[in-house]
Amino acid sequence: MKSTGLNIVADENIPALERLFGHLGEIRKLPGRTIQNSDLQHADLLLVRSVTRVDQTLLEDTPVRFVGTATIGTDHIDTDWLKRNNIGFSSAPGCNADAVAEYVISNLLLVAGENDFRLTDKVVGIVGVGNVGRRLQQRLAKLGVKLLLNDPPRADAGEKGFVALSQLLQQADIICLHTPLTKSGSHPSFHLLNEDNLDLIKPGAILLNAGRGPVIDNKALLDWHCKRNDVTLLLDVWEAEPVVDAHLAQRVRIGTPHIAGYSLDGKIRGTWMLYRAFCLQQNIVPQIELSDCLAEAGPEPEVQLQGGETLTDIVHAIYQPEADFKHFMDSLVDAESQPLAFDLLRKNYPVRREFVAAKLSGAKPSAELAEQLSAVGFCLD
Ligand SMILES: NC(=O)c1ccc[n+]([C@@H]2O[C@H](COP(=O)([O-])OP(=O)(O)OC[C@H]3O[C@@H](n4cnc5c(N)ncnc54)[C@H](O)[C@@H]3O)[C@@H](O)[C@H]2O)c1
Ligand SMILES: O=C(O)[C@H](O)[C@H](O)COP(=O)(O)O
Repeated sequence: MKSTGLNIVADENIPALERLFGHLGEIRKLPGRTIQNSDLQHADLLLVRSVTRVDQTLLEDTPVRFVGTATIGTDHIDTDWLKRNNIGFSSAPGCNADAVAEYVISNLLLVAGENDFRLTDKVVGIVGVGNVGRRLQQRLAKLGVKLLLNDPPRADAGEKGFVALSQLLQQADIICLHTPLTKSGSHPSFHLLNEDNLDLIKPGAILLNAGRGPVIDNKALLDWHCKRNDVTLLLDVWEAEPVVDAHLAQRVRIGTPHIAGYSLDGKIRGTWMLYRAFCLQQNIVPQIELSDCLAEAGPEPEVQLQGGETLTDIVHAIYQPEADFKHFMDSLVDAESQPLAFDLLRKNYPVRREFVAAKLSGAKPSAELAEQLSAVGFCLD
């Protein structure tokens, strides 16, 4: 493959494309859901997000030699086929893990405030303790929250400290799902929560899914929740995206259109990881640093402390899920346009920065608050 003058086809929703790939060739941007084989007849390089199914049908008889997905998840990619056909591949592991952890913390603080409990009085169960789950684990542990962890692949590898899913479902007050979507292997996650085990969940628990929609059998969840509305549902992902089951959506406390990982920092990091992987594969010296791209991402959010703020106030000054929830619920009103509206909410998602980018000024936080802020990822100088 040539090192310059490449033909690049890319999902139009990948940020910093020109900045990172512009010097390597010509970029043709297309809506991710419609990229098809005929679009790739002259493409050397294909850059996608999670909505493009990358398989034999898409790539056969095209000159594509490298595929990058600017996402953590890879369930939309037939990686075996790519390997068999000697096509280079990179995903962006961990790119938006901080964003998801922050989404979760923000949601949990919202529900805690509404129901007058402290996270430190609850047991949080994390299912899938990889890049996302680990960051959540670290932040919650630093806050002093008790944790239960479930990750059979890591347990199989001899790591300690995990419990069975059934134990976690029975004992956790808050359950957070962060597994990849898999349908084969030793521990498939498809319909991991289903009609056989949903009832193990404690009365009054909170169930959050920011992994992939089909990890919960959504039909079973809807039926079960009609009898168990004591459980608070927080759903960022849906089984048949972009189609959302409106009946299920009506039952959630917070529902969002698969944006848990949508910090600008996380998205740009994803593009940059592909750039770096591609350069490495092609023996090209990368010319652009992640920090260059982030510096151009726009102003860092400022939070002027007056004194007396709580952790929740400051977290919600950076990310409050309520606005996303409102737009999401509005998008359900017309069933016919709902799938398109789901995609548009994602395409036009407002700039959201990670906690680490926030500039805190004004009144000095108490030592206790400073510790909590630093635990969840704020940078205090
Ligand atoms: N909602 C969003 O915006 C968003 C953003 C980022 C990632 N995701 C999803 O979250 C998933 C997890 O991301 P990650 O970066 O932590 O991935 P990762 O690969 O780093 O970690 C996944 C962890 O899940 C574990 N796991 C696999 N199968 C399991 C099972 N059946 N039960 C319990 N644990 C299991 C793995 O051993 C691993 O430790 C991604 O694959 C992606 O689908 C969603
Ligand atoms: O897998 C991921 O990284 C996330 O689910 C990511 O937020 C997906 O975003 P999309 O590619 O659908 O824009």
